[in-house]
This record gives sequence, structure tokens and C-alpha cells, in this order.
Amino acid sequence: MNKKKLVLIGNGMAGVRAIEEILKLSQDSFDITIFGTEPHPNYNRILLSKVLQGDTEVKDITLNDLEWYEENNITLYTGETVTKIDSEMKVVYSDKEKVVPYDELIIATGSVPFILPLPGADKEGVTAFRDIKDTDIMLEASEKYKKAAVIGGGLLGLEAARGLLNLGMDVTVIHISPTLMERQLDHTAGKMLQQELEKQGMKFLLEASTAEIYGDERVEGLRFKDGSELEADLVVMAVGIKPNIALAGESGLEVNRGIVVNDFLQTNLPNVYAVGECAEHNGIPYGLVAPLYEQGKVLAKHICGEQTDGYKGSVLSTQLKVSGVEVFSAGDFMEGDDKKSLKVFDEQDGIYKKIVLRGNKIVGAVLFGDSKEGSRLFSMIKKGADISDTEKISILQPIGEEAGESLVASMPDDEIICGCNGVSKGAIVQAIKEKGCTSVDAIKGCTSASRSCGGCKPLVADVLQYTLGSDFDAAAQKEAICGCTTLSRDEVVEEIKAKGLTHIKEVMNVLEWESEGCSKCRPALNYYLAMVNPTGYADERESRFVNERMHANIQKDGTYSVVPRMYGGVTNASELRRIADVVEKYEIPLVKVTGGQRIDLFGVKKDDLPKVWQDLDMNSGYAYGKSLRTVKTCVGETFCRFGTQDSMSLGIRLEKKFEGLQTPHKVKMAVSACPRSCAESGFKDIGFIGIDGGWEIYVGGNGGTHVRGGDLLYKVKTDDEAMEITGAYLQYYRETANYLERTSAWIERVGLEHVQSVLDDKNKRAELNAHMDETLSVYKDPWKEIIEDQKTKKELFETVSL
Ligand SMILES: Cc1cc2nc3c(=O)[nH]c(=O)nc-3n(C[C@H](O)[C@H](O)[C@H](O)COP(=O)(O)OP(=O)(O)OC[C@H]3O[C@@H](n4cnc5c(N)ncnc54)[C@H](O)[C@@H]3O)c2cc1C
Ligand SMILES: NC(=O)c1ccc[n+]([C@@H]2O[C@H](COP(=O)([O-])OP(=O)(O)OC[C@H]3O[C@@H](n4cnc5c(N)ncnc54)[C@H](O)[C@@H]3O)[C@@H](O)[C@H]2O)c1
Ligand code: SF4
Ligand code: FES
Repeated sequence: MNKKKLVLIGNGMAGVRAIEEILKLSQDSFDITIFGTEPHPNYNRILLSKVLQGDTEVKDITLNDLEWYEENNITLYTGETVTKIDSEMKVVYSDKEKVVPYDELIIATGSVPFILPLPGADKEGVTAFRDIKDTDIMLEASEKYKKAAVIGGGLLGLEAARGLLNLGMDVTVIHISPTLMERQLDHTAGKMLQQELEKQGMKFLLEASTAEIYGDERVEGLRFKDGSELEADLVVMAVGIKPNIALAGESGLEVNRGIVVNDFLQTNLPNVYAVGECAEHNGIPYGLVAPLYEQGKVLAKHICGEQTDGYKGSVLSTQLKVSGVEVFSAGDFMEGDDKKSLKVFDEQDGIYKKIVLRGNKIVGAVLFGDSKEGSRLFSMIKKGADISDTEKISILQPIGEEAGESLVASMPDDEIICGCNGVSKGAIVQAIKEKGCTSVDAIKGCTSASRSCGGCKPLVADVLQYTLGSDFDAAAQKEAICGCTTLSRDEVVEEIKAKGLTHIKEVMNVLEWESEGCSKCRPALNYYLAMVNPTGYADERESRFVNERMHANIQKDGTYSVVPRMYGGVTNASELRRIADVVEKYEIPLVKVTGGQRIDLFGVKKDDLPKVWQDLDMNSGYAYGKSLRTVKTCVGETFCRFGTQDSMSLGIRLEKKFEGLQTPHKVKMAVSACPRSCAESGFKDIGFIGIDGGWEIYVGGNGGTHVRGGDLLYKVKTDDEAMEITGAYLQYYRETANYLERTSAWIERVGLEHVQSVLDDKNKRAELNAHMDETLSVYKDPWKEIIEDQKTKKELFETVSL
């Protein structure tokens, strides 16, 4: 069969999704060529917010990798822009002088961010937030600079601002309206959102109009129309987007705000379609993926000659992707003459829910503080559900399982459950029936549903409930350790034990990983394997994060920091002398005392690391590791007149025993000899406070991003008891926590009482301590190991000059 030539301009989310839909319908009808200006295969733009917020990495957001293009015989030109369409000759021209003929052409050029035409908008440090390049600019700026200004308090601006806060920047959002996200939220929800974000540390300038961006080459600040100023080293413009129509306009297509298309996504020119943000349907260019995926489906059917009713426009719903804030908005969310609202406002718990009714039909909703019902309300809005038989207020209550199930039952198979990823009910049911998925996270692994904003999770759970019936146990909902598998942490650990798995590749093969592993699962597996088999497992260095591979913390200029172990924060003249000699000999630019009571040497060159360690002749302080970091101590009874216990002695004993212990996340301890707690024992993973006749042991404290006071675990009389409880507690944490779960999160998840009930059992405590001792028996100081291992030293630390 003679294949038709199909060209796609724009290798983004909408265009490639349309191609996927076409391939589903007809694998062999087209010779496909795709042009994309960006130098990457198709990736999930939505997840850039999560990349900036530190929840995922760029390499994990690819939607279609290069193999996918190859497998489907697609010719892909990345980093190449189509500059002209000749619709007479039916060819496209690229900026790299390619001329490619087409029988069918799809334009999916997306949008361009709107850049305010301000004086200074072209200065270094001013960026949009649209693609990987912009994300990299922000990530890099956050390493060097402190003050960020985000212009625009819409979805994009707030997600960018949250990311920059996570990166340690001081962030001010400049917004033109009196309330945030005014395109999605009413006044009440907008104000509640502002308050919540202010609590998270975000600052706001509302009703502020920027007049100028000042600075030399790089931005130094913003000047407003009222003459006031704000200092900024980074400015992010997030003031909306414009459909990218330049190419289409120049090539004779009918354009308005977007490229004008009909219900079949056809433009005014024959065999030329437009889909995605660049297209305008019935006067609307859409800016969210759900409608773009709906368009892609229709386009595919039409181009493949299948029957379709055409695209009829979309009702929109949005969910802000900022952790700790639940905001949902859908449909027509403002009251008006013919629209009345129903509201619930719980000031105490910060929850606000509103539905907007036109007659007996729900046409819109806004949820703040609790958005669990969002996807169900959205489904009702899309259907125009009649609520005359329902007690109105009950619509705002969490609906029970039965209601959820019956809603799902009434959905056709092709109804989209996850708008962000375009996953239908049918695809989820198929994953449950054919791939054995039994949890929301397993479905995420199989279908990508719930992978982006997460708003569809409750509906995915309802589909599970409906499909599995009595086999569905909501309590057994589990989280897959990453997108490469559907297995949870507990299942993986059980399989490692039951099948005697010994290395990462074997785990992946036997447990049928869907890929070669990712930055999330590889370090986790490395930890679980060592935890299960401490004496037999050979650490896979390449699966560790860079700092753990190098046994030093990499700094933003590429040098390293070195922290030698100082047990209990106690040192002596000989150690200090060696440190001083090393600082001089290796010209170390900064020496700093850390919060953990030790000395940090900053600016050490990679090649010098082994030599520095050798000259120091001290053990590694593991300041880089998921392991015991420090045991901070107060001076205690030896010197302090309030002290009732010997804090330094217990601290040194603890640090010597648990030195180098690998744990799911870092562990910090402190020992204070009286309740004044000078070593801040209440905010450590394990903290000891001296009392008359013994010690109080506090656990689960944290002084970092999520501050948490420790819970009293036990009171003990002697140092030996304190050591025994600590060993058992730490081992139980090691055996049951998820990799990268701090003790503060773990104790909240499993419950203090549960941990106490485990440790109350003397035999269990002895068993845990025996496992702990086995683990500690194989510990060797990594610095000393590397100094003696010429091969590793050469591979890791010698810079090869070319
Ligand atoms: C940070 C961020 C977070 C977001 N979060 C959400 C969310 O939570 N939910 C949601 O629904 N939506 C979200 N969006 C919006 C969503 O990403 C877009 O609606 C979607 O990506 C649009 O898809 P598209 O294919 O139309 O355009 P794009 O994904 O922009 O793809 C267009 C591609 O075409 C390329 N191109 C343009 N012109 C040419 C040419 N002449 N030749 C070759 N290539 C060309 C562009 O470089 C681009 O790669 C978010 C957007 C951003 C930036
Ligand atoms: N979670 C999500 O669904 C999500 C996340 C990010 C982006 N997006 C999409 O990406 C696109 C871009 O997002 P966006 O937030 O830039 O667009 P937007 O149009 O939704 O919001 C832009 C905001 O900037 C404000 N603004 C306009 N001019 C301004 C000025 N001079 N000074 C200060 N503020 C000004 C507007 O009042 C508006 O609230 C949208 O289509 C959006 O839907 C969606
Ligand atoms: S915690 Fe108590 S014993 Fe320790 S230094 Fe402070 S006051 Fe003294
Ligand atoms: S709707 Fe956003 S992840 Fe499913």
C-alpha cells in the first residue's frame, strides 16, 4: 500500500498525542515526519513545575523516548524549526534547509509565553516559564542568586514561585489583580490561597503594575508605576500565553487569536490541520492539555477516515500543583443573574467549597482546602448532571463509595478520567483487568493516570472500586516506588527476601521493571538490598547520588566540602592541628563550624579529596550520606552546673557505635544533659534529655523544612538502656521506612504507639539489635577504603587532562 506522507510541525504534547491516536487507529497508513524546535523528544511540559519544585527530574518527564519514534518508523527532526509551508506545492521548509513533502499536515506549534513589553525585559535574568531551557535558567539562577520576582499570580506564576521557594530563593509574586488566580477562583478562594501561600513564605504585591526592569546587563530589580521598587536577581514572567500562529499566518492560513479550525480540526487550507494550543475552535484557543487531547482524538479519527461527531469544545477544570495547597476550579465558577451558588465555608479548617447552579444543573465549582471531590464534580459539570432529586448540600459532602461507583458505572469507556494525561476509563479498566493493577499507584505506573496534577486520584480509586468490587481494599492502597514498577516498597522488599535477590539488575529483571530504572528506584533498591542482606550485598556505587559516590558534598562551583567525623562534637589539639595544616597545604578557601558541631572545609578540589582525607587521618563525617550524620552534645555534668548526666560520654558512644550506618534518610541525634536542652534534642531524629536518674528519649524531631518537635518514646535509667533502645529503634526504622523518608514522616505514618508496641517486646528488641550489629559489623570508613584502593581513587578522583 502506498503510504501517505504525514508531517507534524511541533513535537509537543498535543501534536504527538494526535500522532499516537493516529497510530492506534492505523499503524501503516502514514509515513510520519515530525519537526520540533526544542532539542528533546516529546516531554510532559506539565511536569516542569514538579521539576522546579524538586519532585522529579528532567530526565524522568519524557513522554516518548527516541526508541518510540524509531519503533513507529517516525522521522524526527529535533532542534529544527519549520519556517514555511507551501500549501500549493504541499511541502514544508525547515531552518536547516530541509524540504519535506506532505499529503496531510498537522500544525501543533503550541503557544509562546506573553512577555510584557517593558523596558529591560531583555536583560539577563528575565525569563518565561515554558520549557526545559527556562526551567534550567531558573535552577541555575537559584544557585547563585537569592531574590526572585514572579510577575503574574496565575497557575503558572504560583507554581513557578513555589518551585523557587523550594530552591531557597526569596520570592515575591507581583500580580495585577486584587486576588490571585482570578481566572479560576472567586474572591474568597483567591484570598484563602494567598493566606496559605504567605504561610509557606511567598510574598505578594497585589494590584501592582510593573513599569520597568532595571539593572545593568543582568536584572537588578523592578520599578512599578507608582514609583516603588523591588530588588530582584531573577524575574519570571508568567502573565499568560499567546497561540503560536506566526508560521501559519505567514503561510496563508486563516488566523485569529489562534489558527482557526472547524469541528474536525481542519484549517481553511485542504489537508492542513491544527491541534493544541495553537488552534482556535469556536473562538477559543485552549491552554490546558485535557481539551488538546480531546482534539487529538477527533483529528486522528478524521484523518484516518473514521466516523466522528467532531470536537464540540471543552469544559475546563484546573488544579494548582503546589504541595500543601488544594485548589480546584471547574466550569463556570462565578455567580451571575441566572447562576446561583451553594457554599460551605469552614473557617476553622480553612476549607471552602462552592458549586454554581444554573437551574438544576451544576455548571461550575471551586474547592479550596479539600479538593477530593473535584474530579467527581467535574464529571457532573461535563455531563450537565441534573440534581433536582438530590439534596443540594449533599453534593458538597464527601460522597460515599456507592455514589462514586455509580458515577463511574454511568461513564462510557472513552470518558477521560485523567485530563492531564488523557487516560480514559477504558484504559484504566484494561490496566486493572489485563495488567493486574490493584492500586492507584499501580495504575499510575501502567497508564500515567494521576501522574501530573494528581486531581484525578479519587476518580481512579472509584474506577478501581467499581472494577474490582469486593477485591478492592482501599486500605491496601499502596504506592509504587516509582514509575518503573507497579510494586510498592513493601512488596519489593518482600520479593528481595523471598526470592533471595542480590543485585539491582536482578531485581529489575525478576520483578519485571518496565525500564532500566530511574533516579528514584536505583538508589532505593541499592538501599533495600543492603538492608536485607548487609553482609552479602556489594554496594552499587553507580546507583548512588553523586555526593554519596564521591563521599563529599559537591558545591555549586564544582569543588567539594569535606567534613571529618568529630565524635559528639568533641575534638583535640592534634585533630585541629591536622585540619589547620590541610587547610594551608591545599589552599582551602573556607573553614566553617557547622550546626552539627564539626568543622567543614569548603572549596576542596576533586583531585585533592583523597589526599586531604589521608592528611586529615580522621574518619568521614558522612555529611553527604543517607546515614547517621552527627550526634550533637552539650557539655553536660562534667562542666555545666545544671547537668545531671554525662551527655558527651553518651553522645560519643552513640556516634562511635552507629557511625556509617546506612539509613533511609539522614539521621541526626543530640544529647543534652538537662531539660534546658542546649543541644536541641527535641528537634532531632533521636534526642536524649538528661533527667534525674536517667534519660528521656525523644524521636521523630526535625528542624528542617518541616519543623517537628520530637515525641517522647521512653524514659530509661542507664546509658546501656539508651543504647539498646536506640539500636532497636533505628533498625526498625531501617526495615520499615521508605527510602528517602525521614524519621519525622515515618513516625507520623506508622504511629508512635505502634513503634512503642514493637519495642516493648523484649525479644523483638533483641532481634532488631542483632540485625543492627550484623549491619555494623561490615562497616569500613569509606575515606580510608578509597585511600587504599588505587583503582577507585583513579577512576573517581583523578581529572584526565585532554
Ligand atoms: C510549567 C507548566 C505547567 C503546566 N501545567 C499544566 C497542568 O497542570 N495542567 C494542564 O492541563 N496544562 C498545564 N500546562 C499547559 C500544557 O503544558 C500545555 O497546554 C500543553 O503543553 C500544550 O501542548 P501543545 O502541544 O499545544 O504545545 P507545546 O507543548 O508547547 O508544543 C509545541 C511545540 O512545538 C514546537 N514548535 C513551535 N513552532 C515550531 C515550528 N515552526 N517548527 C517546529 N517546532 C515548532 C515548540 O517548540 C514546542 O515544543 C502547563 C504548562 C507549563 C509551561
Ligand atoms: N496547574 C495547571 O493547570 C497549570 C499550571 C501552569 C500553567 N498552566 C497553563 O499555562 C498557561 C500559562 O499560565 P499563566 O498562569 O501564565 O496564564 P494565565 O493567563 O492563567 O494567568 C496569567 C496571570 O497573570 C496576571 N497578569 C497579567 N498581566 C500582568 C501584569 N502585567 N502584571 C502582573 N500580573 C499580570 C493575570 O491577572 C493572570 O492572573 C495557561 O494556559 C495555564 O492554564 C496550567
Ligand atoms: S543542656 Fe543543661 S546540662 Fe547541658 S549545657 Fe545546657 S544547661 Fe548545661
Ligand atoms: S487529572 Fe491531572 S494527573 Fe490526572
